[in-house]
Amino acid sequence: MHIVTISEMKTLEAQAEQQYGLTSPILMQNAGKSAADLFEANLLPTYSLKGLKVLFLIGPGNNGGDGLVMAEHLKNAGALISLYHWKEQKLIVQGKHQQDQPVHELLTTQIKDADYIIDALLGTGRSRPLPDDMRALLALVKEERSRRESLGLVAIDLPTGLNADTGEVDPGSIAVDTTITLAYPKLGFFFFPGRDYIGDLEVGDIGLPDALEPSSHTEMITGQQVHKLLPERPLNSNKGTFGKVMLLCGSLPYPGSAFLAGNSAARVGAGLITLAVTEKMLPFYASSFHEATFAILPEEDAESFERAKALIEKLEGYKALLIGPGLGQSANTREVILQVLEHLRSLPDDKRPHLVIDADGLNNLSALERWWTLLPKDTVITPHPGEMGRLSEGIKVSGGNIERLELARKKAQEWQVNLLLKGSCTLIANPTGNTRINWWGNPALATAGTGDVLAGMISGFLAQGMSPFDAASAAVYLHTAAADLVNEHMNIERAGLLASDLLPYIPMSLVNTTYSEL
Ligand SMILES: NC(=O)C1=CN([C@@H]2O[C@H](COP(=O)(O)OP(=O)(O)OC[C@H]3O[C@@H](n4cnc5c(N)ncnc54)[C@H](OP(=O)(O)O)[C@@H]3O)[C@@H](O)[C@H]2O)[C@@H](O)CC1
Ligand SMILES: Nc1ncnc2c1ncn2[C@@H]1O[C@H](COP(=O)(O)OP(=O)(O)O)[C@@H](O)[C@H]1O
Ligand SMILES: [K+]
Repeated sequence: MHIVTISEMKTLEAQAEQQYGLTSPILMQNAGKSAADLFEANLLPTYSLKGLKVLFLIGPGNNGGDGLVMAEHLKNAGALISLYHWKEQKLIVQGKHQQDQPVHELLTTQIKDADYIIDALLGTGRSRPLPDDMRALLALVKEERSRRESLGLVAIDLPTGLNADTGEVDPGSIAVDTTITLAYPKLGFFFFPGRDYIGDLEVGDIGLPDALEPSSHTEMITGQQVHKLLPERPLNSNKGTFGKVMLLCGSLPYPGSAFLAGNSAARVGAGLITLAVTEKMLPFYASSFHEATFAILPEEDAESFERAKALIEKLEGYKALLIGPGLGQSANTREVILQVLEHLRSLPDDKRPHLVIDADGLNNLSALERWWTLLPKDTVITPHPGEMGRLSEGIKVSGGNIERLELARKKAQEWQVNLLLKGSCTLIANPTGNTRINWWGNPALATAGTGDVLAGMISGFLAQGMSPFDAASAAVYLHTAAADLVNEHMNIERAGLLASDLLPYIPMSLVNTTYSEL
């Protein structure tokens, strides 16, 4: 699904009017109806609209207009509607204009009485900091919510005061439970602090014709998209059908990495996993990962030439090669990587395994000038912000703010790689400038080893013939889906997940179509 900026959204709206006669009032009718439908769908089956007290905060522009249309639909379905027109300071309760008492007292009563408050104050047209009286109004709502958790908060298009392009927020903005955004998610939703204000994201249909495509090169990864990308599993298949993955991962201080990554590659369906390990390490892996096969390498103090040669000799027939998780850093290991890269570059496209470089693979490379010129075509690299900083001449890389987007786009083109920049909303940029962002965050994933799982999943998808950009996108989405499944099945929330807990839930994430509508 496209992600749009404010100006891309405005262009679409202008095109809708010019080319299809879809004027702003028509789109607004569609927007309000769609928001009402989504709101009702979310209530069911626990609550119904009959008798539900809903207070709308109405702003002076089209966002307020959307709110009025939505309110009318909810009223017709039996909800008890109050409208507060912020600019006019006018309160209407169930159709009656309230004039007997000072409006602020009446409004406070309405806020205390509401089951839901709908923020239809400002949307994409916010052009300056929020005025004091609007901040004060939102503060009242926030205060009530902190007193009464059952009060539901819903924003139309976006929470008021959030910058839809950058994710910056006004000090008066309040976090909502659900944002019903219109037509497409806005770029600022995917970056902090804005991300924390959105709550559950719903996308309303405003009736734009399918032929009107946004010019945006940024997409939100959706479940529907991922499930279409997943490799087919024909009945007439064998392990050779689903590709072999070789892993150059793990070392004495970090043995678990190769296990986690290799296991994850198998869990997304790759046909055969081979760990390239030294004899010293073999007993550990052989006893913990029964399904793996092994390429035995000389010990780490052997000549780099010998180590690289042993791996290269075994590589024929492999569809994917993962280098890096837990590998350790040393001049010798760097030399091994360089020789393997040289070999890969010398192979024709159809004979070359797809390459993923993660963690210490990247750390070893970042010590070299113009390291990216050493990579074979179509490489996937998967840095976290710290590794990204090391790869980019030591600059500080944000874990979640908007600057990471431009950086990732620029570097994917400059380095000609598929660049997966980790974070809560992980993003993937390809060499042609297309970007995909994962909406789903799960702080339970913030624990050692989960990155190894992700790298393994990407490699497993590559072995099955997915393109690098698709393999990375699918893996990122399913990685968070698997984490959510762990939370659900282990009855945990935001902490306590072990990276190895993800492993049995990866196959479940592949079939779980109910994970999300989006
Ligand atoms: N157009 C379409 O086809 C569709 C649009 N859609 C909907 O429209 C929304 C965008 O509508 P919009 O452009 O009217 O902007 P909106 O966010 O309502 O605010 C503008 C108003 O607020 C005012 N204002 C600005 N900043 C302010 C501030 N800090 N503090 C106080 N006031 C401020 C500004 O007045 P000003 O004082 O600047 O003259 C103006 O009156 C979009 O988010 C979506 O919900 C959907 O219906 C789908 C079709
Ligand atoms: N709050 C979060 N929400 C979603 N994903 C997260 C969050 N924190 C961490 N992750 C994910 O967990 C993984 C951690 O990877 P990484 O930092 O490389 O760890 P390690 O190298 O220890 O495996 C990344 O895929 C990252 O996107
Ligand atoms: K709003």
